[in-house]
Amino acid sequence: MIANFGVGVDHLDLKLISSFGVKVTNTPFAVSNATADLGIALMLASSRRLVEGCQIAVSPDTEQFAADWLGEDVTGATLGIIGMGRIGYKVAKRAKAFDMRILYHNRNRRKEEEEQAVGACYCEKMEDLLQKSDFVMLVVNLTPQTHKLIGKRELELMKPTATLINICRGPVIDQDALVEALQNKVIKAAALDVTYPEPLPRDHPLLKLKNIIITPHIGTATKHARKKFWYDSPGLGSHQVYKPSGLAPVLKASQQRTRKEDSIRTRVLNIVLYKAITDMMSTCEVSQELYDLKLEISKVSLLSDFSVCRVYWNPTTVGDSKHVESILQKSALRIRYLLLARQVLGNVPPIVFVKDKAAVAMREIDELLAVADFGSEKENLSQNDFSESETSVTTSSSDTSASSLQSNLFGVDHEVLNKQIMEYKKMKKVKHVEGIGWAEQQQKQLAVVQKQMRMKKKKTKGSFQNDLTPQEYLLNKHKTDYLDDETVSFSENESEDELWDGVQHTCAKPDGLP
Ligand SMILES: O=CC(=O)O
Repeated sequence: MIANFGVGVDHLDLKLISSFGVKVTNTPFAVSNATADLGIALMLASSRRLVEGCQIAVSPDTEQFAADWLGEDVTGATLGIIGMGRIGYKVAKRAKAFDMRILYHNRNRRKEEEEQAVGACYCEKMEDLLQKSDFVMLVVNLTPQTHKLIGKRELELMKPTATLINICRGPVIDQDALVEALQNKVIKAAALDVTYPEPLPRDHPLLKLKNIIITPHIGTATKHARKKFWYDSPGLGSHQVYKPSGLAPVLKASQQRTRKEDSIRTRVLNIVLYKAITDMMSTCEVSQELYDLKLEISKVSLLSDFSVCRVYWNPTTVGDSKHVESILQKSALRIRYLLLARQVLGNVPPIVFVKDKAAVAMREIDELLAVADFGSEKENLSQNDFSESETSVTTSSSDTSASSLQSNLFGVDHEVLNKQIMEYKKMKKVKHVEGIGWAEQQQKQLAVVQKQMRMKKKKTKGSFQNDLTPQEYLLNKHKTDYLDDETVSFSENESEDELWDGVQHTCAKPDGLP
Protein backbone atom coordinates (compact mmCIF):
# COMPACT_ATOMS: atom_id res chain seq x y z
CA MET A 1 0.00 0.00 0.00
CA ILE A 2 1.17 3.50 -0.79
CA ALA A 3 -0.16 5.89 1.83
CA ASN A 4 -0.02 9.29 0.20
CA PHE A 5 0.68 12.20 2.44
CA GLY A 6 -1.93 14.85 1.45
CA VAL A 7 -4.77 14.95 -1.01
CA GLY A 8 -3.22 15.18 -4.49
CA VAL A 9 -2.12 11.91 -6.09
CA ASP A 10 -1.11 13.43 -9.42
CA HIS A 11 2.55 12.60 -8.76
CA LEU A 12 1.76 8.88 -8.74
CA ASP A 13 1.32 6.63 -11.74
CA LEU A 14 -1.89 5.07 -10.47
CA LYS A 15 -2.28 2.64 -13.35
CA LEU A 16 1.21 1.30 -12.97
CA ILE A 17 0.89 1.03 -9.21
CA SER A 18 -2.40 -0.78 -9.35
CA SER A 19 -1.01 -3.20 -11.96
CA PHE A 20 1.17 -4.49 -9.11
CA GLY A 21 -1.94 -4.89 -6.95
CA VAL A 22 -0.77 -2.07 -4.71
CA LYS A 23 -3.31 0.22 -3.09
CA VAL A 24 -2.99 4.00 -2.98
CA THR A 25 -4.65 6.05 -0.27
CA ASN A 26 -4.76 9.78 0.44
CA THR A 27 -5.83 12.07 3.28
CA PRO A 28 -8.34 14.46 1.70
CA PHE A 29 -9.85 15.63 4.98
CA ALA A 30 -6.62 16.53 6.70
CA VAL A 31 -5.60 19.27 4.31
CA SER A 32 -8.70 21.38 3.80
CA ASN A 33 -8.50 23.92 6.61
CA ALA A 34 -4.82 24.65 6.34
CA THR A 35 -4.95 24.97 2.56
CA ALA A 36 -8.02 27.22 2.63
CA ASP A 37 -6.31 29.38 5.25
CA LEU A 38 -3.29 29.77 3.01
CA GLY A 39 -5.48 30.75 0.08
CA ILE A 40 -6.92 33.57 2.14
CA ALA A 41 -3.46 34.49 3.45
CA LEU A 42 -2.17 34.82 -0.12
CA MET A 43 -5.18 36.91 -1.12
CA LEU A 44 -4.65 39.28 1.81
CA ALA A 45 -0.90 39.37 1.40
CA SER A 46 -1.19 40.14 -2.25
CA SER A 47 -3.95 42.74 -2.00
CA ARG A 48 -2.26 44.54 0.89
CA ARG A 49 1.27 44.08 -0.56
CA LEU A 50 2.35 42.48 2.66
CA VAL A 51 5.72 41.12 1.52
CA GLU A 52 6.69 44.42 -0.07
CA GLY A 53 5.47 46.30 3.00
CA CYS A 54 7.52 44.11 5.27
CA GLN A 55 10.62 44.72 3.19
CA ILE A 56 10.06 48.47 3.38
CA ALA A 57 9.61 48.27 7.15
CA VAL A 58 12.83 46.34 7.75
CA SER A 59 15.03 47.83 5.03
CA PRO A 60 18.07 49.75 6.34
CA ASP A 61 17.43 52.32 3.57
CA THR A 62 13.94 53.23 4.76
CA GLU A 63 13.72 56.74 6.16
CA GLN A 64 10.01 57.37 5.97
CA PHE A 65 6.83 55.59 4.99
CA ALA A 66 5.19 56.95 1.84
CA ALA A 67 1.58 58.06 2.33
CA ASP A 68 0.64 57.06 -1.21
CA TRP A 69 1.84 53.46 -0.87
CA LEU A 70 -1.52 51.70 -1.19
CA GLY A 71 -3.03 48.28 -1.57
CA GLU A 72 -6.46 46.99 -2.58
CA ASP A 73 -9.51 46.18 -0.46
CA VAL A 74 -10.54 42.63 0.02
CA THR A 75 -13.73 43.56 1.83
CA GLY A 76 -16.50 43.92 -0.72
CA ALA A 77 -14.36 42.62 -3.60
CA THR A 78 -15.39 39.69 -5.81
CA LEU A 79 -13.68 36.37 -5.32
CA GLY A 80 -13.98 33.75 -8.06
CA ILE A 81 -13.26 30.22 -6.85
CA ILE A 82 -12.47 27.66 -9.51
CA GLY A 83 -12.99 24.21 -8.00
CA MET A 84 -15.59 24.19 -5.25
CA GLY A 85 -14.60 20.94 -3.58
CA ARG A 86 -13.78 20.54 0.07
CA ILE A 87 -11.03 23.17 0.07
CA GLY A 88 -12.79 25.56 -2.29
CA TYR A 89 -15.84 25.52 -0.07
CA LYS A 90 -13.75 26.32 2.98
CA VAL A 91 -12.22 29.23 1.12
CA ALA A 92 -15.74 30.49 0.42
CA LYS A 93 -16.68 30.19 4.09
CA ARG A 94 -13.72 32.33 5.03
CA ALA A 95 -14.32 34.85 2.24
CA LYS A 96 -17.88 35.30 3.46
CA ALA A 97 -16.48 36.68 6.69
CA PHE A 98 -14.76 39.37 4.61
CA ASP A 99 -18.07 40.37 3.06
CA MET A 100 -16.79 39.34 -0.34
CA ARG A 101 -19.01 38.60 -3.28
CA ILE A 102 -18.34 34.97 -4.09
CA LEU A 103 -18.57 33.34 -7.50
CA TYR A 104 -17.62 29.76 -8.18
CA HIS A 105 -17.16 27.41 -11.03
CA ASN A 106 -17.18 23.67 -10.50
CA ARG A 107 -17.79 20.47 -12.43
CA ASN A 108 -20.95 19.97 -10.42
CA ARG A 109 -23.09 22.69 -9.00
CA ARG A 110 -23.34 22.61 -5.22
CA LYS A 111 -26.72 22.24 -3.47
CA GLU A 112 -28.70 25.43 -3.11
CA GLU A 113 -28.46 25.36 0.67
CA GLU A 114 -24.70 24.96 0.45
CA GLU A 115 -24.48 27.93 -1.88
CA GLN A 116 -26.67 29.98 0.40
CA ALA A 117 -24.68 29.05 3.50
CA VAL A 118 -21.63 30.80 2.10
CA GLY A 119 -23.40 33.20 -0.24
CA ALA A 120 -21.78 31.78 -3.38
CA CYS A 121 -23.15 32.17 -6.92
CA TYR A 122 -22.54 29.46 -9.48
CA CYS A 123 -20.98 30.37 -12.82
CA GLU A 124 -21.62 27.58 -15.24
CA LYS A 125 -19.07 29.10 -17.60
CA MET A 126 -15.62 29.68 -16.18
CA GLU A 127 -15.26 32.63 -18.55
CA ASP A 128 -18.01 34.53 -16.71
CA LEU A 129 -16.22 34.07 -13.44
CA LEU A 130 -12.90 35.21 -14.92
CA GLN A 131 -14.43 38.38 -16.29
CA LYS A 132 -16.18 39.38 -13.07
CA SER A 133 -13.66 38.51 -10.34
CA ASP A 134 -11.16 40.75 -8.56
CA PHE A 135 -9.43 37.66 -7.20
CA VAL A 136 -9.43 34.31 -8.97
CA MET A 137 -8.46 31.38 -6.79
CA LEU A 138 -7.58 27.98 -8.25
CA VAL A 139 -8.52 25.00 -6.09
CA VAL A 140 -8.76 22.04 -8.49
CA ASN A 141 -7.06 18.67 -8.77
CA LEU A 142 -4.47 18.33 -11.46
CA THR A 143 -5.87 16.04 -14.15
CA PRO A 144 -5.54 15.99 -17.94
CA GLN A 145 -8.68 18.21 -17.98
CA THR A 146 -7.24 20.82 -15.67
CA HIS A 147 -3.72 20.87 -17.08
CA LYS A 148 -3.06 24.47 -18.24
CA LEU A 149 -6.66 25.33 -17.40
CA ILE A 150 -5.57 28.96 -17.16
CA GLY A 151 -3.68 29.99 -20.29
CA LYS A 152 -3.23 33.14 -22.37
CA ARG A 153 -6.91 33.33 -23.34
CA GLU A 154 -8.17 32.95 -19.77
CA LEU A 155 -5.67 35.50 -18.45
CA GLU A 156 -6.83 37.96 -21.05
CA LEU A 157 -10.41 37.48 -19.93
CA MET A 158 -9.50 38.56 -16.40
CA LYS A 159 -9.73 42.17 -15.26
CA PRO A 160 -6.46 44.09 -15.57
CA THR A 161 -6.90 44.89 -11.86
CA ALA A 162 -7.36 41.22 -10.90
CA THR A 163 -5.07 38.89 -8.99
CA LEU A 164 -4.62 35.19 -9.73
CA ILE A 165 -4.07 32.92 -6.73
CA ASN A 166 -3.03 29.30 -7.09
CA ILE A 167 -3.16 26.92 -4.13
CA CYS A 168 -3.61 23.64 -6.03
CA ARG A 169 -0.99 22.55 -8.55
CA GLY A 170 1.47 24.52 -10.69
CA PRO A 171 0.64 22.95 -14.05
CA VAL A 172 -2.97 24.15 -13.78
CA ILE A 173 -1.58 27.47 -15.07
CA ASP A 174 0.33 27.88 -18.30
CA GLN A 175 3.33 29.42 -16.58
CA ASP A 176 4.82 31.02 -19.70
CA ALA A 177 1.51 32.71 -20.39
CA LEU A 178 1.42 33.93 -16.79
CA VAL A 179 4.91 35.43 -17.02
CA GLU A 180 3.85 37.32 -20.10
CA ALA A 181 0.56 38.47 -18.53
CA LEU A 182 2.31 39.74 -15.42
CA GLN A 183 5.06 41.46 -17.40
CA ASN A 184 2.54 43.16 -19.66
CA LYS A 185 0.09 44.02 -16.85
CA VAL A 186 -2.64 41.91 -18.47
CA ILE A 187 -3.50 41.11 -14.87
CA LYS A 188 -2.39 43.00 -11.80
CA ALA A 189 -0.67 40.32 -9.76
CA ALA A 190 -0.31 36.66 -8.88
CA ALA A 191 0.10 34.78 -5.63
CA LEU A 192 1.30 31.24 -6.04
CA ASP A 193 1.85 28.53 -3.50
CA VAL A 194 2.57 26.09 -6.31
CA THR A 195 4.64 26.26 -9.48
CA TYR A 196 6.36 23.87 -11.82
CA PRO A 197 8.91 22.76 -11.17
CA GLU A 198 9.17 23.22 -7.43
CA PRO A 199 11.28 25.04 -6.57
CA LEU A 200 11.58 27.14 -9.72
CA PRO A 201 15.06 27.39 -11.26
CA ARG A 202 16.72 30.38 -9.61
CA ASP A 203 16.83 32.29 -12.87
CA HIS A 204 13.16 31.75 -13.71
CA PRO A 205 11.44 34.92 -14.99
CA LEU A 206 8.63 34.61 -12.43
CA LEU A 207 11.18 35.19 -9.67
CA LYS A 208 12.18 38.51 -11.19
CA LEU A 209 8.72 40.04 -11.12
CA LYS A 210 7.57 42.54 -8.53
CA ASN A 211 3.85 41.82 -8.82
CA ILE A 212 4.06 38.28 -7.56
CA ILE A 213 4.20 36.43 -4.26
CA ILE A 214 5.50 32.88 -4.28
CA THR A 215 5.46 30.50 -1.33
CA PRO A 216 7.11 27.07 -1.30
CA HIS A 217 4.03 24.78 -1.54
CA ILE A 218 3.05 25.20 2.10
CA GLY A 219 -0.72 24.81 1.86
CA THR A 220 -0.71 21.92 4.30
CA ALA A 221 2.38 22.93 6.22
CA THR A 222 0.88 23.44 9.65
CA LYS A 223 1.50 21.31 12.69
CA HIS A 224 -2.12 20.37 13.05
CA ALA A 225 -2.58 19.43 9.39
CA ARG A 226 0.55 17.28 9.47
CA LYS A 227 -0.67 15.56 12.61
CA LYS A 228 -3.93 14.91 10.84
CA PHE A 229 -2.01 13.23 8.05
CA TRP A 230 -0.91 10.65 10.58
CA TYR A 231 -4.40 10.19 11.92
CA ASP A 232 -5.94 10.04 8.48
CA SER A 233 -3.37 7.80 6.91
CA PRO A 234 -4.79 4.47 5.94
CA GLY A 235 -6.56 2.40 8.46
CA LEU A 236 -6.83 -1.29 8.22
CA GLY A 237 -9.38 -2.17 5.60
CA SER A 238 -9.32 1.27 3.99
CA HIS A 239 -10.35 1.59 0.38
CA GLN A 240 -8.37 2.27 -2.72
CA VAL A 241 -8.17 5.54 -4.51
CA TYR A 242 -7.77 3.80 -7.80
CA LYS A 243 -9.45 0.57 -8.72
CA PRO A 244 -9.30 -0.27 -12.44
CA SER A 245 -12.21 -2.49 -13.43
CA GLY A 246 -10.05 -4.87 -15.48
CA LEU A 247 -8.35 -6.00 -12.32
CA ALA A 248 -11.56 -6.60 -10.41
CA PRO A 249 -11.31 -10.43 -10.10
CA VAL A 250 -7.69 -10.22 -8.97
CA LEU A 251 -8.56 -7.49 -6.51
CA LYS A 252 -11.50 -9.46 -5.11
CA ALA A 253 -9.32 -12.44 -4.32
CA SER A 254 -6.67 -10.23 -2.80
CA GLN A 255 -9.32 -8.34 -0.81
CA GLN A 256 -10.56 -11.58 0.74
CA ARG A 257 -7.02 -12.44 1.70
CA THR A 258 -6.57 -8.93 3.03
CA ARG A 259 -9.70 -9.19 5.15
CA LYS A 260 -8.40 -12.28 6.89
CA GLU A 261 -4.98 -10.72 7.36
CA ASP A 262 -6.64 -7.56 8.64
CA SER A 263 -8.56 -9.45 11.27
CA ILE A 264 -5.43 -11.21 12.50
CA ARG A 265 -3.58 -7.90 12.51
CA THR A 266 -6.44 -6.22 14.37
CA ARG A 267 -6.29 -8.88 17.06
CA VAL A 268 -2.55 -8.42 17.44
CA LEU A 269 -2.95 -4.64 17.56
CA ASN A 270 -5.65 -5.00 20.21
CA ILE A 271 -3.20 -6.89 22.38
CA VAL A 272 -0.45 -4.32 21.77
CA LEU A 273 -2.80 -1.45 22.62
CA TYR A 274 -4.23 -3.24 25.65
CA LYS A 275 -0.76 -3.72 27.05
CA ALA A 276 0.33 -0.13 26.33
CA ILE A 277 -2.85 1.40 27.77
CA THR A 278 -2.91 -0.72 30.92
CA ASP A 279 0.79 0.06 31.47
CA MET A 280 0.06 3.78 31.09
CA MET A 281 -2.82 3.62 33.53
CA SER A 282 -0.74 1.87 36.13
CA THR A 283 1.42 4.99 36.49
CA CYS A 284 0.58 8.69 36.87
CA GLU A 285 1.76 9.61 33.38
CA VAL A 286 -1.71 10.13 31.95
CA SER A 287 -2.98 11.90 35.05
CA GLN A 288 -2.98 11.46 38.79
CA GLU A 289 -6.75 11.21 38.90
CA LEU A 290 -6.84 8.42 36.33
CA TYR A 291 -4.15 6.57 38.23
CA ASP A 292 -6.10 7.02 41.48
CA LEU A 293 -9.13 5.30 39.96
CA LYS A 294 -7.16 2.04 39.70
CA LEU A 295 -9.50 1.22 36.87
CA GLU A 296 -9.56 -2.22 35.36
CA ILE A 297 -9.52 -2.45 31.57
CA SER A 298 -11.24 -5.58 30.33
CA LYS A 299 -10.27 -5.39 26.70
CA VAL A 300 -9.30 -3.14 23.80
CA SER A 301 -11.08 -3.45 20.50
CA LEU A 302 -10.18 -1.68 17.28
CA LEU A 303 -12.99 -1.41 14.78
CA SER A 304 -12.15 -3.24 11.60
CA ASP A 305 -12.05 -0.02 9.58
CA PHE A 306 -9.63 1.36 12.16
CA SER A 307 -11.89 4.36 12.75
CA VAL A 308 -12.07 3.99 16.50
CA CYS A 309 -10.32 2.21 19.34
CA ARG A 310 -12.74 1.07 22.03
CA VAL A 311 -11.35 0.58 25.48
CA TYR A 312 -13.69 -1.41 27.73
CA TRP A 313 -13.53 -0.54 31.40
CA ASN A 314 -14.88 -2.51 34.27
CA PRO A 315 -17.33 -0.38 36.25
CA THR A 316 -17.67 -2.93 39.05
CA THR A 317 -14.36 -1.97 40.60
CA VAL A 318 -15.02 1.78 40.80
CA GLY A 319 -17.62 4.03 42.38
CA ASP A 320 -19.49 6.96 40.86
CA SER A 321 -19.55 6.20 37.19
CA LYS A 322 -20.24 9.80 36.07
CA HIS A 323 -17.06 10.95 37.76
CA VAL A 324 -15.14 8.05 36.21
CA GLU A 325 -16.55 8.79 32.78
CA SER A 326 -15.54 12.42 32.96
CA ILE A 327 -11.98 11.45 33.92
CA LEU A 328 -11.87 8.92 31.10
CA GLN A 329 -13.16 11.45 28.64
CA LYS A 330 -10.39 13.82 29.61
CA SER A 331 -7.79 11.06 29.51
CA ALA A 332 -8.69 9.65 26.10
CA LEU A 333 -6.91 12.44 24.22
CA ARG A 334 -3.79 12.19 26.32
CA ILE A 335 -3.63 8.41 26.03
CA ARG A 336 -3.91 8.65 22.29
CA TYR A 337 -1.28 11.33 22.20
CA LEU A 338 1.09 9.19 24.28
CA LEU A 339 0.47 6.16 22.09
CA LEU A 340 1.31 8.21 19.01
CA ALA A 341 4.26 10.01 20.57
CA ARG A 342 5.76 6.69 21.66
CA GLN A 343 4.97 5.21 18.29
CA VAL A 344 3.27 2.25 19.91
CA LEU A 345 1.50 2.20 16.55
CA GLY A 346 2.13 4.50 13.59
CA ASN A 347 -1.51 5.50 13.69
CA VAL A 348 -4.00 5.32 16.53
CA PRO A 349 -7.64 6.17 15.91
CA PRO A 350 -9.64 8.19 18.45
CA ILE A 351 -10.02 6.36 21.73
CA VAL A 352 -13.47 5.77 23.12
CA PHE A 353 -13.99 4.39 26.60
CA VAL A 354 -16.89 1.97 26.84
CA LYS A 355 -18.47 0.71 30.03
CA ASP A 356 -18.13 -3.06 30.02
CA LYS A 357 -21.68 -4.25 30.63
CA ALA A 358 -20.64 -7.85 30.35
CA ALA A 359 -18.40 -7.36 33.37
CA VAL A 360 -21.34 -5.91 35.33
CA ALA A 361 -23.51 -8.84 34.39
CA MET A 362 -20.75 -11.30 35.24
CA ARG A 363 -20.43 -9.79 38.69
CA GLU A 364 -24.14 -10.08 39.26
CA ILE A 365 -23.98 -13.69 38.17
CA ASP A 366 -21.09 -14.35 40.54
CA GLU A 367 -23.06 -12.83 43.36
CA LEU A 368 -26.05 -14.85 42.38
CA LEU A 369 -24.10 -18.07 42.34
CA ALA A 370 -22.61 -17.19 45.69
CA VAL A 371 -26.12 -16.76 47.05
CA ALA A 372 -27.19 -20.05 45.47
CA ASP A 373 -24.21 -21.82 47.01
CA PHE A 374 -24.04 -20.20 50.41
CA GLY A 375 -27.41 -18.50 50.89
CA SER A 376 -28.07 -14.80 51.14
CA GLU A 377 -26.35 -12.56 53.61
CA LYS A 378 -29.69 -12.21 55.32
CA GLU A 379 -30.01 -15.97 55.73
CA ASN A 380 -26.48 -16.24 57.00
CA LEU A 381 -27.14 -13.48 59.41
CA SER A 382 -30.27 -15.24 60.61
CA GLN A 383 -28.43 -18.51 61.03
CA ASN A 384 -25.67 -16.80 62.90
CA ASP A 385 -28.29 -15.21 65.04
CA PHE A 386 -29.68 -18.66 65.90
CA SER A 387 -27.61 -19.15 68.98
CA GLU A 388 -28.67 -15.81 70.28
CA SER A 389 -32.33 -15.67 69.34
CA GLU A 390 -34.62 -18.53 68.50
CA THR A 391 -37.36 -16.27 67.24
CA SER A 392 -35.33 -14.93 64.34
CA VAL A 393 -34.66 -18.48 63.09
CA THR A 394 -38.30 -19.37 63.36
CA THR A 395 -39.30 -16.33 61.35
CA SER A 396 -36.72 -16.90 58.67
CA SER A 397 -37.31 -20.62 58.14
CA SER A 398 -41.08 -20.49 58.35
CA ASP A 399 -41.51 -17.50 56.02
CA THR A 400 -42.39 -19.32 52.79
CA SER A 401 -43.06 -16.19 50.76
CA ALA A 402 -39.56 -14.98 51.59
CA SER A 403 -38.02 -18.26 50.51
CA SER A 404 -39.90 -18.28 47.20
CA LEU A 405 -38.62 -14.75 46.69
CA GLN A 406 -35.11 -15.98 47.35
CA SER A 407 -35.53 -18.80 44.85
CA ASN A 408 -36.31 -16.18 42.20
CA LEU A 409 -33.50 -13.86 43.19
CA PHE A 410 -32.06 -11.66 40.39
CA GLY A 411 -34.64 -13.03 38.00
CA VAL A 412 -33.25 -16.58 38.07
CA ASP A 413 -35.42 -19.45 39.20
CA HIS A 414 -32.92 -21.50 41.13
CA GLU A 415 -35.08 -24.56 41.36
CA VAL A 416 -35.46 -24.73 37.60
CA LEU A 417 -31.78 -23.98 37.16
CA ASN A 418 -30.88 -26.77 39.52
CA LYS A 419 -33.18 -29.17 37.70
CA GLN A 420 -31.54 -28.27 34.40
CA ILE A 421 -28.11 -28.89 35.82
CA MET A 422 -29.17 -32.30 37.12
CA GLU A 423 -30.72 -33.17 33.75
CA TYR A 424 -27.59 -32.10 31.99
CA LYS A 425 -25.49 -34.30 34.27
CA LYS A 426 -27.83 -37.20 33.64
CA MET A 427 -27.59 -36.68 29.89
CA LYS A 428 -23.85 -36.58 30.13
CA LYS A 429 -23.90 -39.99 31.77
CA VAL A 430 -26.23 -41.34 29.07
CA LYS A 431 -23.85 -39.98 26.45
CA HIS A 432 -21.12 -42.24 27.73
CA VAL A 433 -23.48 -45.14 27.33
CA GLU A 434 -25.16 -44.23 24.01
CA GLY A 435 -22.26 -42.46 22.29
CA ILE A 436 -23.30 -41.24 18.81
CA GLY A 437 -27.06 -41.43 19.51
CA TRP A 438 -26.76 -38.85 22.25
CA ALA A 439 -24.86 -36.44 20.00
CA GLU A 440 -27.60 -36.52 17.40
CA GLN A 441 -30.22 -35.79 19.98
CA GLN A 442 -28.10 -32.97 21.29
CA GLN A 443 -27.62 -31.59 17.82
CA LYS A 444 -31.37 -31.50 17.29
CA GLN A 445 -31.84 -29.69 20.56
CA LEU A 446 -29.08 -27.32 19.66
CA ALA A 447 -30.68 -26.56 16.29
CA VAL A 448 -33.98 -25.73 18.02
CA VAL A 449 -32.25 -23.46 20.53
CA GLN A 450 -30.24 -21.77 17.79
CA LYS A 451 -33.39 -21.16 15.79
CA GLN A 452 -35.09 -19.62 18.80
CA MET A 453 -32.07 -17.44 19.43
CA ARG A 454 -31.97 -16.27 15.82
CA MET A 455 -35.63 -15.31 15.98
CA LYS A 456 -35.09 -13.46 19.23
CA LYS A 457 -32.04 -11.73 17.78
CA LYS A 458 -34.12 -10.48 14.87
CA LYS A 459 -36.64 -9.06 17.30
CA THR A 460 -34.14 -7.36 19.55
CA LYS A 461 -31.70 -6.29 16.84
CA GLY A 462 -30.44 -2.75 17.27
CA SER A 463 -31.76 -2.29 20.79
CA PHE A 464 -29.09 -3.20 23.25
CA GLN A 465 -30.78 -3.24 26.59
CA ASN A 466 -29.44 -0.95 29.17
CA ASP A 467 -30.81 -2.79 32.18
CA LEU A 468 -29.27 -6.12 31.41
CA THR A 469 -30.30 -8.75 33.91
CA PRO A 470 -28.08 -11.76 34.46
CA GLN A 471 -30.68 -13.95 32.83
CA GLU A 472 -30.75 -11.76 29.74
CA TYR A 473 -27.02 -11.66 29.73
CA LEU A 474 -26.82 -15.44 29.72
CA LEU A 475 -29.26 -15.59 26.86
CA ASN A 476 -27.53 -12.85 24.91
CA LYS A 477 -24.02 -13.89 25.69
CA HIS A 478 -23.51 -16.01 22.61
CA LYS A 479 -25.42 -13.90 20.20
CA THR A 480 -24.53 -10.35 21.07
CA ASP A 481 -21.07 -9.04 20.62
CA TYR A 482 -20.73 -6.27 23.09
CA LEU A 483 -19.14 -4.12 20.39
CA ASP A 484 -22.75 -3.01 19.94
CA ASP A 485 -22.58 -1.33 23.31
CA GLU A 486 -23.68 2.26 23.11
CA THR A 487 -22.47 3.45 26.49
CA VAL A 488 -19.67 5.64 25.29
CA SER A 489 -18.02 7.86 27.81
CA PHE A 490 -16.00 9.83 25.28
CA SER A 491 -17.31 11.64 22.26
CA GLU A 492 -14.81 12.90 19.74
CA ASN A 493 -14.45 16.29 21.32
CA GLU A 494 -11.08 16.70 19.72
CA SER A 495 -12.75 18.96 17.20
CA GLU A 496 -11.88 16.23 14.81
CA ASP A 497 -15.20 15.71 13.17
CA GLU A 498 -13.42 15.96 9.90
CA LEU A 499 -10.80 13.54 10.99
CA TRP A 500 -13.54 11.14 11.95
CA ASP A 501 -15.03 11.44 8.45
CA GLY A 502 -11.59 11.31 6.97
CA VAL A 503 -10.75 8.01 8.56
CA GLN A 504 -13.99 6.55 7.39
CA HIS A 505 -13.69 7.85 3.87
CA THR A 506 -9.96 7.99 3.55
CA CYS A 507 -10.23 7.44 -0.13
CA ALA A 508 -13.37 9.32 -0.94
CA LYS A 509 -13.49 11.17 -4.20
CA PRO A 510 -10.87 13.88 -4.44
CA ASP A 511 -11.72 17.55 -4.24
CA GLY A 512 -14.07 18.90 -6.85
CA LEU A 513 -12.92 19.56 -10.34
CA PRO A 514 -14.45 22.16 -12.55
O1 LIG B 1 -0.46 19.77 -1.87
C1 LIG B 1 -0.92 19.24 -0.97
C2 LIG B 1 -1.74 18.06 -1.05
O2 LIG B 1 -1.86 17.48 -2.12
O3 LIG B 1 -2.30 17.69 -0.03
